[in-house]
Amino acid sequence: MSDLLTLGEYQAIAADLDLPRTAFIDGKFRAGSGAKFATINPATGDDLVEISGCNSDDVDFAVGKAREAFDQGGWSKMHPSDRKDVLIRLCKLMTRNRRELAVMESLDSGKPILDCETIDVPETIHCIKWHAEAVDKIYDQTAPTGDDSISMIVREPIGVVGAVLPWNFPLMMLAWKIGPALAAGCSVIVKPAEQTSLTALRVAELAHEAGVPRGVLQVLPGDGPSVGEPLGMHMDVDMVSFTGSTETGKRFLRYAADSNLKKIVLECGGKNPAVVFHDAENLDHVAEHVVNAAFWNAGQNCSATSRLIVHATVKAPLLKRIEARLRDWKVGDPLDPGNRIGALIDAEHCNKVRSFLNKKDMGDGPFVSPVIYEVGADDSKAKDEIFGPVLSVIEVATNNEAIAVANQTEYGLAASVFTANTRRAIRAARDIRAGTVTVNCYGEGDISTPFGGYKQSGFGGRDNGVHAHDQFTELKTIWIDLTDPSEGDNVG
Ligand SMILES: NC(=O)C1=CN([C@@H]2O[C@H](COP(=O)(O)OP(=O)(O)OC[C@H]3O[C@@H](n4cnc5c(N)ncnc54)[C@H](O)[C@@H]3O)[C@@H](O)[C@H]2O)C=CC1
Ligand code: BAL
Repeated sequence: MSDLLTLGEYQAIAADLDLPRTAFIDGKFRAGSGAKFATINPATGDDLVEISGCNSDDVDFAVGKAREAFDQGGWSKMHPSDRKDVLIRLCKLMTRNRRELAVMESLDSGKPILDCETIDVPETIHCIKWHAEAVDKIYDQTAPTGDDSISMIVREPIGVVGAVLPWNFPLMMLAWKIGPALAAGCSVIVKPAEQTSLTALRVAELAHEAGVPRGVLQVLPGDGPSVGEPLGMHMDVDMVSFTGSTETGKRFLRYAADSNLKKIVLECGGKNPAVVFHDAENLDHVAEHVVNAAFWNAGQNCSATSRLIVHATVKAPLLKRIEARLRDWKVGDPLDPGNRIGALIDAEHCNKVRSFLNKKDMGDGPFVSPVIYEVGADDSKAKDEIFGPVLSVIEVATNNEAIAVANQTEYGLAASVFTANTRRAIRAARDIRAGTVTVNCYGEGDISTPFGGYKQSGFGGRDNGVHAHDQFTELKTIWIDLTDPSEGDNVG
C-alpha cells in the first residue's frame, strides 16, 4: 500500500503509455482484417485508442500458426523445466512493468488503481508463476493391471486452446487461462473482451520477449461474433476455456456440438449468498467480509456476494455495521488511489445495473454508489445477476430456511457462511450447492484451490489448482504387454 503513487503520478504514467493497437499473431503485432473499434476509458467516456479488430480470417490464420507451433513441438515438447523457466522470465518482465500494466488495466476497465496495484497485477503474476513452478513436479501414473502388463496413464497437452475472456478481471482471467494452458504445453489463442483488450496484448508481447515461441500465445481482439464464434466453431481448436455470462457460455456448448466436439470449460455467473446464522461471532468481522464480498470491483464479480441471507435476530446490528463500513468506500476516478469503487465498464452495463435500482439511487454517468435493499427471496434483485454494487438482504427465521433460500437460485458458484458452531458450518457448507463455500470469511480460495460452479455457474472443469492444469491436458493410456511370446520355449 505504501508503494502506491499519487493521482498526479498515475495520470503522468497514463499520459505516457504506449497502448497496443493491433492483434498479436505469430510473434508480432499485426493488423486484423476485421472492423476497427475504439477501446474506451469507462471513467471518462473518451477513446483510449482505436484497435484494429479481427475476424474469422484472422482466426483461421492464428489457428494455423498455433497448430504449426504445437506440432513442431518447440513448446509442447519442451522439457517442463525449460517451459517453467520461460514462464518465470515472463513473470519477471511483468513485475518489471507492473506499474504500466496496473495503469493500463485501470484505464481500460475502470477498476480502481488501488485494486490493480495490490490485487490484479500481483495475483496475475502469482498465478502464472504458480503454474510454471508446478509443471515440473507433476507425475504421471501407472495402473494396477497385473504382472503381465504395464499400463502408463500419461497426460499430454490438449493442443490448440481458445481462451475467451470477460472484461471484469482482464489480467487475472487471462492468467487463470494461460497460466495452466501454457505450462501444460498448449498453444493458446486469447480473445479478450472487446471492452478490455489492452493488457492481454501487452502480456503477449512480454511473453514473446521472455521466449514463448511464435504462435504459442496469440491475442485476437474483436467482438463475440467476429472472433469468439469462429474460435468456438473452428474444426482445429481442441478446447475453449470461457469466462463470462451463462448465456454466452451456453453458445460455446452449441458451437462445440456443431463443429468438432471440442472440449468446453465454462466459468459463468453467480448469485452468491452470504448466510449469517443467529450465532455468528463478531459482527464487525462479518460486516467487513460482506462489504468486501459485495462491493469489490463494484460488484462486477462472478463470485460477488449479492445476497445477504441473515437471521432476524442479527439483521439490524449487522446492517448497521455494514453501512458504517461502507462510508470508507469512496467512489470515483479509478486513478485516484483513495477510491475503492471505480467506473462500471460501459453505458450498456450501467443501464442494466440501474434498471435494478430505486429511482433515488440511480444517478447518472459511469459511477454507481453501493446500495443495499431489503427484499423478499422472490424479488428480481434476489434472483438476477445484477453484476453491480447492489446487495440484496433477505431476512430468515430459521437455519433450514436460510439454506433453502441460499439454494433458491439457478446458479451455484460461491457462498459463505458465518456461525460460531462448527457442526452447523460444515453442515451448511455441505448443503449449499456451490463450487466454493467459505466459512467465517469471504473469498475465492487461492491459486491452489479449484474455482468453478455448480448448476448454471459452470461446466466442464475448474480454474486454478492442479485441476486447472489437468483440464488443459488429455489423458492417454499406454498399455504394454510384458508377456514373452517365446517364454514357453525358455530360449534367449
Ligand atoms: N465472470 C462472469 O461471471 C461474468 C459475467 N458477466 C455477466 O454477463 C453480462 C453481460 O456481459 P457481457 O460482456 O456481454 O458478457 P459475455 O458473456 O457476452 O462476454 C464474455 C466474452 O464472450 C464473448 N462473446 C460474447 N458474445 C459471444 C458470441 N456470440 N460468441 C462467442 N463469444 C462471445 C465476449 O466478446 C467476451 O469476450 C454482465 O452484465 C454480467 O451479468 C459478464 C462478464 C463476466
Ligand atoms: N472473480 C473471478 C472470475 C470472474 O469474476 O469473472
